Amino acid sequence: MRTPLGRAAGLTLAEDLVAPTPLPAFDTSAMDGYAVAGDGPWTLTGSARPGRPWPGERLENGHAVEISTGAVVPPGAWAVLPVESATTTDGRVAGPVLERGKHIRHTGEDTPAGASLAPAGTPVGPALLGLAASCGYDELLVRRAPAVRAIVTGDELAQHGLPAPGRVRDALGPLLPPLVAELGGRLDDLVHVPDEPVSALAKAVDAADAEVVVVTGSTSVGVTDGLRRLLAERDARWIVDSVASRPGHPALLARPRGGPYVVGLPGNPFAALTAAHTLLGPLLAGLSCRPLGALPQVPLLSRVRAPAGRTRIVPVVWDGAGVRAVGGDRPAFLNGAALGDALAAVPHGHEPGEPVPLMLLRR
Ligand SMILES: Nc1nc2c(c(=O)[nH]1)N[C@H]1C(S)=C(S)[C@@H](COP(=O)(O)OP(=O)(O)OC[C@H]3O[C@@H](n4cnc5c(N)ncnc54)[C@H](O)[C@@H]3O)O[C@H]1N2
Ligand code: MOO
Repeated sequence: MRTPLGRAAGLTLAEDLVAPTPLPAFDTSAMDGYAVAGDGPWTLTGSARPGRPWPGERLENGHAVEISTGAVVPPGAWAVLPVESATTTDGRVAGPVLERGKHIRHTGEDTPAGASLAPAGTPVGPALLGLAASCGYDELLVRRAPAVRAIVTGDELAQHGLPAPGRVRDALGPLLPPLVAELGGRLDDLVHVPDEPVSALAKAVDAADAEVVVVTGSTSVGVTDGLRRLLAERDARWIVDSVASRPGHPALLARPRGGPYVVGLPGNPFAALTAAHTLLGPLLAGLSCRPLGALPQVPLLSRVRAPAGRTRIVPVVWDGAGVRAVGGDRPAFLNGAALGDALAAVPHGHEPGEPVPLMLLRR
């Protein structure tokens, strides 16, 4: 779809962003000073201000015009002499002779017309919007963010204030909308459903008019955890059935026949966050045709033990040449993730200083 620049942030380019004109589009002064031709001193013959075309005449050798940063450089100019290096007396400018082209941004120096500046699949961020505007675009051809419905399950969840005994505050309701947006989706609606009756979850999943349904809680094997049973009843195709990670092992991805993708995030909040980054993020990227780049590999300076056969996921902060574990990363506790710069995937047998893949967190 074609979308005005003001509404394209966070979406994905559906075609290459191509420069329709060279950039800069004209020879531009990079300094406030004097455009000079030939060897100095120079006779001052006029001025060039930004936003106006140059009237046309060529600057003769021995002549100079006062020029502002961003103004069109007159043809014939050899260089721009910064005002700090110039002395002016009686309509004459003196200063060092600069190498040809100094302080001139030449037409097409940043990019020639027709060059591809960003491939289809690039997420539209602030810099890309600015680049598109610099090129003269008013709108972009983008892919719609996949529509997501979130279903937060749990009879024990409270929505406000200090919870009563036996109840816990819903941490995932507030966490999911910005997280889904950060991972490239559009959360159209978020509903809370009780564990009992189990038909409530089925109703909420079946009612979803979305490409992706995220269910939190209910991923385990307890009597109140109905998601796996529901998916079996719906003859779902399993794409991921549990993950060899800690936390987050009950996470799942499946697709009931003719239905949306269902992502099951474990109820423990930090486990849910890690599963969202490892399962939901890649799914949304695929649905938006965003290529998944290789994860950055950075030395983890702390000692973090992962159980045999499992990848441990821990929040980390930048620390000079590497990252350090923050702590506060038990499955139900979001303290480390709230302070972390990234999630690190730590394999069994990792030694301090060895690189680990990182998933970046936005704060
Ligand atoms: N027999 C087994 N039991 C469990 C296993 C297992 O392998 N075998 N895995 C454990 C792990 S690990 C996790 S994680 C949980 C996943 O359980 P569910 O996804 O079914 O989630 P719940 O049982 O509903 O809740 C687990 C835990 O998280 C709290 N919770 C749930 N939703 C929220 C929320 N929105 N905000 C805050 N806290 C939430 C809930 O109160 C529970 O304490 O299963 C283990 N059991
Ligand atoms: O693996 Mo659970 O997902 O530890 O919290």
